[in-house]
Amino acid sequence: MTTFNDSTKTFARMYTYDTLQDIANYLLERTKLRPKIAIICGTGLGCLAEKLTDTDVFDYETIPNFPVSTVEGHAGRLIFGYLKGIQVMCMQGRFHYYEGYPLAKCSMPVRVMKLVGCSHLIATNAAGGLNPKFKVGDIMLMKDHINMMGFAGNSSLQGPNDERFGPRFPVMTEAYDPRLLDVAKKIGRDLGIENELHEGVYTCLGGPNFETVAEMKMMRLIGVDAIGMSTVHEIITARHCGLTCFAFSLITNLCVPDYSYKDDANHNEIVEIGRGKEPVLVELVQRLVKNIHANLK
Ligand SMILES: O=P(O)(O)O[C@@H]1C[C@H](O)[C@@H](CO)O1
Ligand code: HPA
Repeated sequence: MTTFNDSTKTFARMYTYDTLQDIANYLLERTKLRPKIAIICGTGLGCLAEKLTDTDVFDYETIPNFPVSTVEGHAGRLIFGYLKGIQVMCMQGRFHYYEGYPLAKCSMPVRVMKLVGCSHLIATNAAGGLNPKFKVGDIMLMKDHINMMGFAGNSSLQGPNDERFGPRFPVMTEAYDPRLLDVAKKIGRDLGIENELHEGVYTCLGGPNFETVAEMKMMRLIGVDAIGMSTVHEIITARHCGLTCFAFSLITNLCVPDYSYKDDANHNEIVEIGRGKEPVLVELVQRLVKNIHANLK
């Protein structure tokens, strides 16, 4: 298996189909599980992975050519296991652009999920609530995203396209599966949390700084409901290789476009909000996984 480091300029070229297939094979040779559903745990949302039983756990540093998580609140483990009896694979910790990883590297695990045999991705994140109706602790089901980093010419799909993953110019009009969105809304009603459940548009900024007031104002104007630093490039990579996607944001702080607002975002508080919402988030994801599993072809 080839190895390489972060200083490689032609990064997108290095995670070739064969290299990613090697990573998938490495995992498949070490677990008997064959999950169809993959989950990415956002900041403070690693509790989802803690619910898995009969697990095979891979620390990122033990997987050949895998990056390592450097952010507090991201454990850095790939876990295969059962969520209420259904096989899943779970990234407990993701990779962010601000950690110094190119977007292709941040999203590379999504292609590994595909090569392992997954057909569905559930991505979660912590995000700042820009929509004035949102409160801290609410959940925003992602119905769409605005690819701000893409506007600046930065994409996880940059570089040579390998048709074995997907087409050169993938469509993004139904990036977030409408059926799963409806299922999640119904689960929200069943759980009695419809008042804290919203649908909305997410955007990913490069970070690691939080937004200025002027930036928040601009993003509100263009239709953003929640601001984060992940997920968009993962979903683009996932849709490119044909995964069905569902994603939600936990609103961990408010983005208030007002110079007199003093309650600034704070990473430690963001991690804590995630931990505090564990029961409802776990229930939502478990029920969603059950529904996806029941509808697998
Ligand atoms: O991995 P996610 O998108 O959940 O992480 C968010 C964005 C930053 O990494 C961090 C800020 O506290 O949380
Ligand atoms: N902005 C960007 N990313 C975030 C935020 C925010 O306010 N909260 C959690 N992740």
